[in-house]
Amino acid sequence: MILSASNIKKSFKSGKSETLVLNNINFNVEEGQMVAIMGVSGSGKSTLLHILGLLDEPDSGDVYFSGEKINFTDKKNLALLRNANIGFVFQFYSLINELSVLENVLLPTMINGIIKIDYAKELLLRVGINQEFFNKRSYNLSGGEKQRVAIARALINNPKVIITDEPTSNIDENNAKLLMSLLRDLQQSFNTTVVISTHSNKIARFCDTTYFLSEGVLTNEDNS
Ligand SMILES: Nc1ncnc2c1ncn2[C@@H]1O[C@H](COP(=O)(O)OP(=O)(O)OP(=O)(O)O)[C@@H](O)[C@H]1O
Repeated sequence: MILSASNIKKSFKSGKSETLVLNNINFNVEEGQMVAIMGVSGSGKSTLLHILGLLDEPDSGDVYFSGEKINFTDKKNLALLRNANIGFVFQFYSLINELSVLENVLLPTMINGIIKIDYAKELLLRVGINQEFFNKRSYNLSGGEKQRVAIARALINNPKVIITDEPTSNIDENNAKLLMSLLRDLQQSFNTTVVISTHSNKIARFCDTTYFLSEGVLTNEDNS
């Protein structure tokens, strides 16, 4: 099992009230699988993805990466673990507008100091971004193109897992399907594990398993 979580609880306090968002969640994904987490707005998908992506600590419960229990208090080690093993693609592209397309893809490599320019170019071509875009500032790109650059950036350190939060919600249906086919294709050729949150059944159908998050409880369904 590449990534698993057991008995995860997470609540948020606002003033005197406290909302329990995740109530004893259990989650498993095997290496090379693509899984969807579905749920209505506010059901806690992003909260769960932040925990699975080792960005946030649960109130209780454990997360395991490659069988190893995560120690959320060791922030330095957590950051290294994330940088080496997890790629992120978020809803609002999260590209840095002032940087070029190529520089955006290279960003995660700046942390470990191994700047892989040729590999970045190869990945950009692989996600369908042509050479003429490489040195353009990323704000010139369309939503779908930005998402493809974000995927190339997520892949640059050869992560074992890609965590993607509603990657298709700001692009039209046709581009959303193209993006999912691309993710599926990349996941199969790199044997990457992909965890994706979505509101859409159509998007979830591209995945091997679909989890449903509702009222803090997670259930799952095999899509084969
Ligand atoms: N940092 C926070 N502080 C307080 N409340 C939060 C915080 N993060 C999330 N919440 C609350 O937790 C609940 C779940 O939010 P979350 O963003 O995880 O849902 P979601 O399913 O991803 O929603 P969407 O589909 O709209 O992105 C919401 O009620 C939200 O307001």
